[in-house]
Amino acid sequence: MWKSFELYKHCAFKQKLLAPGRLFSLGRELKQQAFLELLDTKPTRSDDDWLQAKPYAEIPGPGTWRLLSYFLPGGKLHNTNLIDMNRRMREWYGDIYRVPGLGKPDMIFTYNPNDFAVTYRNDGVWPLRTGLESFTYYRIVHRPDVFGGVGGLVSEQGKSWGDIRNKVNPVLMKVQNVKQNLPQIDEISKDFVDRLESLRDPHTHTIKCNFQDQIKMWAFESISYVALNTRMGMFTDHPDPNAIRLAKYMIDFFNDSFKYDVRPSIWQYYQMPGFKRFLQNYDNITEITINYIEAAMDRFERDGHSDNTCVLQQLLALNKRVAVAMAMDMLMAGMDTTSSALVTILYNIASNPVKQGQLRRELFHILPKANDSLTEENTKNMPYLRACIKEALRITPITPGNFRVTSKDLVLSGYRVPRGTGVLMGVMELSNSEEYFAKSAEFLPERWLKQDLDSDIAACPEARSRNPFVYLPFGFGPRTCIGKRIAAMELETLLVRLLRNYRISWLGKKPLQYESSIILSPHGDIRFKFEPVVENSS
Ligand code: HEM
Repeated sequence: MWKSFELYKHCAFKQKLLAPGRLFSLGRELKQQAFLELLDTKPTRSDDDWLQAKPYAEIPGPGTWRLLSYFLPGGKLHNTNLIDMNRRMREWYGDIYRVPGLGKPDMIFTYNPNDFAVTYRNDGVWPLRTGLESFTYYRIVHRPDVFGGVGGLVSEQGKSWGDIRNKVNPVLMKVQNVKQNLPQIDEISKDFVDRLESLRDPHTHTIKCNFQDQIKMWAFESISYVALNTRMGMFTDHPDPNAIRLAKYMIDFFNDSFKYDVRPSIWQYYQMPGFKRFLQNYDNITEITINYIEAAMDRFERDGHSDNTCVLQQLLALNKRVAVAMAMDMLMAGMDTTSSALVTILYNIASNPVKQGQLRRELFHILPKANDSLTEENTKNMPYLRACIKEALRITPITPGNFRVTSKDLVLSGYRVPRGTGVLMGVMELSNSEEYFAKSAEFLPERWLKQDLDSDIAACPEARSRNPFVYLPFGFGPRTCIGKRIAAMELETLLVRLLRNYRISWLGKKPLQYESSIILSPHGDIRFKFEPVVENSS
């Protein structure tokens, strides 16, 4: 018994909760059932599987000092990005390794799909995914006056997460509810294409500005429409100045969150000036979001009751505080993710002209005339486009690893892993491995097709893994991405418009490069060529 108790000393969760002098801990979350149970450090299992498993302490991995030495100047991992860091650690330690939490829960990195299955299947109804602690701190500790204890989906855990999620699931996940936004999302995509055309050099077919920045504005305009029922006018000559500020604050938020939530930081003990500026940035986002929501509420009241109530109206009907937190979550979680995905998908299609030609044939069926509108009806049947999206996100899932904190004692890869430990599931490594996807280096949308589409588009499902856990670009289970249907609609709409109008090729000197922060973001030399498509040709 004592021996097994020793194992639990490794549970950094407990250490964290007891750390002296910490300005903010998971104390609030302790009120929640799941975390209360985690504090009880006695093992809950005595079955054979558990008893025969190897002790937690035997999981390979660096100790605290060795880990720190890797990151110091001259260290083996100094200045490496997250992806390279994980790859090298996997080479050194194998398919499962343990990284000390340094004040956070220890983290297990696993590249074994059986571990993914065990982790997800033991998630329960309230899966734990901690991470953005600054988010929780801001809402719960710093601005209770605004949020009144509502942390929102990204930060809540346990029952309070479940209560919000149950309420907002029908609003954001129901297909019909999402699809009611299609006409406006299509308008936004048309405006984007008009904007692109105005920036396009008709001789070189290149655009005279940073494409990635433009795509971020498209993602911002689209998600703002869904979350705030407001057109920001980012592609007009005079966008709303508050919208420009909000978009900038969002970009800063993303960068700062990586600094304070992912990298080691001491803000929980001492708030340095940079962190105070980060809180100010949160305040700015909150203030502008609330102003937009209040303006929308006035509009709803003026315009009277409508049967087709929009997402924001439905969220407001639940509770104004939930609506504010959810709108902010949507803006924060739905801008960089969707824009990075769009560039990734476009890059893969642009680099594969034969597949692009096949795709365009499908798009000509959907939009015989370029200016036709996209409707629920004509977007129902786009199997090749959907396969291209899936395939690009297989090669580069925007979130290359999925994360959970275990709420039960688990056996992973033959080791005992106590509840309260972080588990990072390295899904991108598996979705790019020959073991699970034949010809894994190739862009092969056909692997996702259910049936042949044409004489020259043969379905190839045997090139796809039968294991559902090796391809999860939107996560899994009750805590899966709540915006996945919205993201899919936005991506499909703009891709139809772009590829229906232009033959697109990649001009970058190297393959598309990424920087890894909270997500993978394309960066560096991002240049495409946009040649207008001759009508009725592919
Ligand atoms: C291609 C674009 C996107 C990708 C690849 C993506 C991916 C993800 C992933 C992997 C998760 C974690 C799921 C899990 O732990 O099982 C997540 C969570 C989340 N996503 Fe997305 N996402 C995208 C777009 C969006 C959009 C447009 C929204 C806005 C509605 C959004 C809102 C959220 C929220 C609020 C969560 C937290 C859900 C919760 O904890 O209950 N995402 N996303």
